[in-house]
Amino acid sequence: MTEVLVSEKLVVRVPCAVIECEGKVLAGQRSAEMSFPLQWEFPGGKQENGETDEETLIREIREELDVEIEIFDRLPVTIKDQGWREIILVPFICSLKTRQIQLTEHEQIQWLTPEDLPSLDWTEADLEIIRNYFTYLAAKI
Ligand SMILES: Nc1nc2c([nH]c(=O)n2[C@H]2C[C@H](O)[C@@H](COP(=O)(O)OP(=O)(O)OP(=O)(O)O)O2)c(=O)[nH]1
Repeated sequence: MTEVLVSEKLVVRVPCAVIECEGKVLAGQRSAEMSFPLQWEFPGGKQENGETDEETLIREIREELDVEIEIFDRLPVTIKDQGWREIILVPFICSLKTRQIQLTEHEQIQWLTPEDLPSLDWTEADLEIIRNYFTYLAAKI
């Protein structure tokens, strides 16, 4: 795990996936036992030593959803300052290379149209990711 102490603060890098499929986007609900319990997130996880962002994401998505993804774009980095720790979220736009999702960590997943994304209770940092995703979609039109 790449955790660096900067001025007494832990910095954690977390690549995460905005997975698109047939006009919808995958949202994952964190389990009740995790930090940010039952809040919604883009699947992903903490980077390990020596990994690129992309390698982390592909590994985490295999571990959490048991599927293969293709990464084709990225969104701006979003920083969540928790006081004692800084989480650097690195969001990528992805598609699915395999379809059979099997959950190993999340409570549940939902496929939502982009306009329905804000209806869920996202972690705070993810609200910024969603805003940046809307900007990304608007630029594509
Ligand atoms: N994967 C992912 N993590 C997110 C998002 N938004 C957000 O605040 N996080 C936070 C939750 C976790 O604290 C951290 C990701 O670490 P993780 O996926 O290994 O989760 P964890 O429960 O094991 O981590 P921890 O908080 O217990 O240290 O980033 C998101 O959209 N995706």
